[in-house]
Amino acid sequence: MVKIEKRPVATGFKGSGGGIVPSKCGSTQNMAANIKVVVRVRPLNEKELDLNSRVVVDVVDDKMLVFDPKEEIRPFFYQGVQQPNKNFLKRANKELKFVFDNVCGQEASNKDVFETTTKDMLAALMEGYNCSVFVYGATGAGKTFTMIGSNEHPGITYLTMEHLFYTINQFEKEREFDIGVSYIEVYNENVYDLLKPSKTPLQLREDSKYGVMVAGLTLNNIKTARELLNMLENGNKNRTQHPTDANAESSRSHAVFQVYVKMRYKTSSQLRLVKLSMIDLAGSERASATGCVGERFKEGANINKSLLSLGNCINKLADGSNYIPYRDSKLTRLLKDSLGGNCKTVMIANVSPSSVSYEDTYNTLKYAARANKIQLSIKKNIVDGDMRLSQYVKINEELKKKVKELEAKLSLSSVKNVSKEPDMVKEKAIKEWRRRIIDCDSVHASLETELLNLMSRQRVLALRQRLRTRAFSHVADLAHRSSYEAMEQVCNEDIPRQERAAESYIKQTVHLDSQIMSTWTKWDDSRKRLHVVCNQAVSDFTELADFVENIHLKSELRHIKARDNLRYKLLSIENEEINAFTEYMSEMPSMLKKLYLTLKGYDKAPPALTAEYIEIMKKAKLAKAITWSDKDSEIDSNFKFISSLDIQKPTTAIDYDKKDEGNMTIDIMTDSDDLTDIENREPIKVLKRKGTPIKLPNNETILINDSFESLDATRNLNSAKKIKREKEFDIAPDIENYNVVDPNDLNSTFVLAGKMDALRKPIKTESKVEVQPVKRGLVDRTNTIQRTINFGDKAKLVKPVVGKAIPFRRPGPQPGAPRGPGFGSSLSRDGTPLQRNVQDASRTKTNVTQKSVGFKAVRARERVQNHPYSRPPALAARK
Ligand SMILES: Nc1ncnc2c1ncn2[C@@H]1O[C@H](COP(=O)(O)OP(=O)(O)OP(=O)(O)O)[C@@H](O)[C@H]1O
Repeated sequence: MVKIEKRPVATGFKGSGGGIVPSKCGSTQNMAANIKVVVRVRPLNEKELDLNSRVVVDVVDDKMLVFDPKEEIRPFFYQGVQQPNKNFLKRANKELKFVFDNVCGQEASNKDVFETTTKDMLAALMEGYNCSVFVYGATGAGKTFTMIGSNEHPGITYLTMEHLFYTINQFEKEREFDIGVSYIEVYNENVYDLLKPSKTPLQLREDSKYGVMVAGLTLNNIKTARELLNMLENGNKNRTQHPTDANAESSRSHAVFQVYVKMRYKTSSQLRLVKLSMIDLAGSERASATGCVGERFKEGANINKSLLSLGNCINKLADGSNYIPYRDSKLTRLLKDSLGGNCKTVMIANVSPSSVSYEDTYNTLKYAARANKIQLSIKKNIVDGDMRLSQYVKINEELKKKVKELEAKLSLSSVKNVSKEPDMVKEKAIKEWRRRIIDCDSVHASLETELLNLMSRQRVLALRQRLRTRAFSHVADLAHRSSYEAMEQVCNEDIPRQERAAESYIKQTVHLDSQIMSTWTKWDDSRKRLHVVCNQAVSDFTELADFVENIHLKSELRHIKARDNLRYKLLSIENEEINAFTEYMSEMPSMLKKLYLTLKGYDKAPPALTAEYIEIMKKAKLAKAITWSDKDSEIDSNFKFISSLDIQKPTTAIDYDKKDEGNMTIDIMTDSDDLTDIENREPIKVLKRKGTPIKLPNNETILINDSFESLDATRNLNSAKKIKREKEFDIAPDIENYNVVDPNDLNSTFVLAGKMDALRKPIKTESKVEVQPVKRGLVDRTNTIQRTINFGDKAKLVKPVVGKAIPFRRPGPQPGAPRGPGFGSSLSRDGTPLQRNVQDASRTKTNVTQKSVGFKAVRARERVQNHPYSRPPALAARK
């Protein structure tokens, strides 16, 4: 390592004294010939891809690019319909053509850039020219990537040094070499040593003998390019970087890497010193792009100040001016001998191709074009109006010459390449669009499949619950019509089971709904993204319309398949159900026949029963015939929901607890105030808030305690809860009448569990004789809970509660009395209608508690006696 303490290090060499041969000088006049401008367009980064930004730099070939090329707006058809063009208000495209010494497109590697920039320069360095490379561009445009790179993609500094060592090897026989490197940064107009970090800035000195010097700078000796890599890595760690809006690792200083090559010719002992400077400039962006304020803003201002003076120096050098304002900034002072004069200079202008960096890219290209002095534009040539006429004429001639050359080149390339190269570029772009569409579609497709699966599961679950409820109602209905024991079994076993099933159904539904909700949101995002990408792709390349159409067809196919699978599944479930039901139904008529004939055998079949029997048997026969009707039956909404699979926006799960719950309509079916008038039940519509007691016309109070919420939370499916009886039961009519149950309504009645005990309590009358009360139960139709068709609507309670008080048959004969026949509800073993026994028993009791038997009971008894099935002939005779 060569360390030069206190002694300023010369950063340029003037004069030829001291045996040092000055490096060859170019003149300011032909500076333009010495400066080579290369533009590098980096690939779009992830953010730019995500934003779906437009590519505003079109690299035509290795010398020319078009900035803000014209967009071709072609009609875009989606599913056969022309979509409106979006960009009516869009500004016109600049369509500026720039020609540079070299243009490196998005695919160019650091090696490619090295080949076109510094490789050739090394020959000049060996010949004794100072050389410098500086990379210019906005933040995030790829300057550091170009200069330093990474382990996998070493930058041009490493590649240049590697080549330098290779070149030195070639010359080793005739020359001795000594290499020293320094790495400094210019931050906020101060110079710091990156290889020997210190907070104290280094001073720039200038004298007539050594030129510009940096006092106290360390020079490091290196022998291989590998050593350099570590050194650069360490140096970079000391470089001032701050994240900006535009680049998370934005370099906020100008980094200057300098290589001093001391060559001694073995034969002549002549010493020659040359210098290679590689400068990674800080970002040239506008302050607004970085979102910087405070310290960062000041930093930005200093960066811009030095870049501005660098630009001025370049301009002046290009103009052939006698005065070059190097002293305007630290950077230009430092680079004084690396810019004009005796120096070969390469400027690499880095740009992003994305419309996101439109202004920065435009400014960089203008800056680079100024350095190159050539900008070929359809609209205008940027020419400094202050130029002296002679220079203008000269430059104009040069420009014209170059334009002609380029035109010749272009026409040649248009003959040669119009069909080839642009096609290749286009092919590449189309391929890229395809890749993007496929990526988006695969995400979308997997989300769609997941969503359709969840929705199918939801529909299957709804159907199962519907069938379960129907079956349960049927069982309850049958039990209600058969025996007290069956009824009790329904109360003790079936109802709790049904409750548990309903509760579990609700839990599963809630869970499924929330899964559907979150999957739908993701699916919708992916759908929108796919739509945008497809639209963009087709508007860029109409050739992609078929490809996009194909993607949409695939999605439709997925829907159709999912719908098909769902229908198949639903059908097979229904089919199983129908099979089971058919089997059961086919046994019914023969059983009915036996019963009827038994009755008839005992001569107990009244004509009305016979007529009804004949009617039912006719229906049974008809039921066997197949109806070939293709008339659309009215499909109920629930069925529609179950069998459809259209993706619509779900709400946030089922909304069980919304404000309308307080105003839900509840049908309360109850007796009129005359309990005997049980056949004339009218549904009463009440608008009640959950939990509000409802006073029934018969002076009973019931509490409606039913809602999805309570189902879910308290496992309290039972709804009408009797909280208060204002008076003990009267001895109600001791009758049986099941006509209150509509046998056609499968959602019909069942007796609430838990109500039986209260209703069965013996009633103490004034005479202290216990009277067996009539069993009554509140009849509930909570099983009519339905969901509405629309997946998007909130679940509604449809007829959530139907409570009605109905008289209930007593369990069996009185103690001591002969046991009943054990089947059916109204016949004793010998075929005598049970009513007769009951009536007899009640008559006995009536004798004891004649006074306590109310008028209602009397009327009810009369009704029973008048009932066609229950009037025993003996009684009729007595009458
Ligand atoms: N040609 C390229 N190929 C691949 N990635 C690139 C290329 N150019 C730049 N990048 C990536 O872009 C990002 C920004 O690049 P870089 O840091 O070099 O920008 P910069 O111009 O030096 O920014 P700043 O001035 O803020 O320091 C980095 O992650 C880099 O890896």
